[in-house]
Amino acid sequence: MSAALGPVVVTGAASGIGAALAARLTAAGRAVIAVDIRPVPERTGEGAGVQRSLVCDLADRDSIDACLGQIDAPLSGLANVAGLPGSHPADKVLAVNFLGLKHLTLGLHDRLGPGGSVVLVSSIAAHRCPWGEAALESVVHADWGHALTLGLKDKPDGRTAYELSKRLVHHWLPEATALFHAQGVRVNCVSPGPTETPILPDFKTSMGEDRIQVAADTVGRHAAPDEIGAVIQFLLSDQAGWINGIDLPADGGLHTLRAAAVRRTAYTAAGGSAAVGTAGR
Ligand SMILES: NC(=O)c1ccc[n+]([C@@H]2O[C@H](COP(=O)([O-])OP(=O)(O)OC[C@H]3O[C@@H](n4cnc5c(N)ncnc54)[C@H](O)[C@@H]3O)[C@@H](O)[C@H]2O)c1
Repeated sequence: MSAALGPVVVTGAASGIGAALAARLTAAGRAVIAVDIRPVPERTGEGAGVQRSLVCDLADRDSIDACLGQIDAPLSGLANVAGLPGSHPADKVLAVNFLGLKHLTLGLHDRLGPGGSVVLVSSIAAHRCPWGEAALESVVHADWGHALTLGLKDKPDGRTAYELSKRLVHHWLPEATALFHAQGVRVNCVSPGPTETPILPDFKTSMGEDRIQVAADTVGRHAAPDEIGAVIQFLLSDQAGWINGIDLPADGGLHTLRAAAVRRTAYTAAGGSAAVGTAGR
């Protein structure tokens, strides 16, 4: 990749998935610019740490603009990992998880060149958002202030705002892909299922302990942050050079396993055998 010499911007690098990703990238010899509301240890000498830590509030346009002023071209990648759970106020959740992500990504558009890669982090929770295409479209195309007004018009609680914010990331993906495609940069999305990070207790509060437990019961456990970091690292790499414009659910098979269970239950209720793997033999 021609942009390979440039650093990768990683938002949310102070904790959880973003920290795991930053550690992976630096271990692989790639320079990382951390963007987070909290400072991230910078590398000194041969030690661990990111090349540069920029403290930025992704809920605040001015803070993002000030941060953009400190990032030089060329970059080889951008991973938008930072996020707030639904235990926070709805306006902050919408701002950090979608508006700030979009503003930063568009602001770095001209600093990524051919061979570059952008990853947006959403969530499997996006699919619980009931908003229709037209309503999503109106928010995605609005400026920051208007988008916030539209997103808050039904007075969503934090959880509803979280699901909407993540759905908006999915909805924006095609437009972002087309925009960056023109300059040879790929854009993909990663949607994690429950992952063992400091955010998980907040999810248990805002989404319900039962829902999170069902996920662990179905799959066997929650993801480790490094497992999600590995997926993002792959999408940032040349190995993923022909993958563009997709949402990759990283849920350990949760969605498919639950669908299989529902299908099996329906088959049994209809008088079929409950045995797995015997159909058609
Ligand atoms: N952990 C999960 O179960 C899970 C599941 C699905 C999706 N996700 C998504 O993965 C991403 C990473 O989450 P995580 O689990 O690593 O959580 P985390 O809390 O460990 O990390 C989130 C990071 O975002 C940063 N951040 C929060 N508000 C910010 C702001 N205003 N400005 C700048 N940075 C800010 C935090 O400082 C932190 O470093 C989030 O987008 C989250 O929605 C997580």
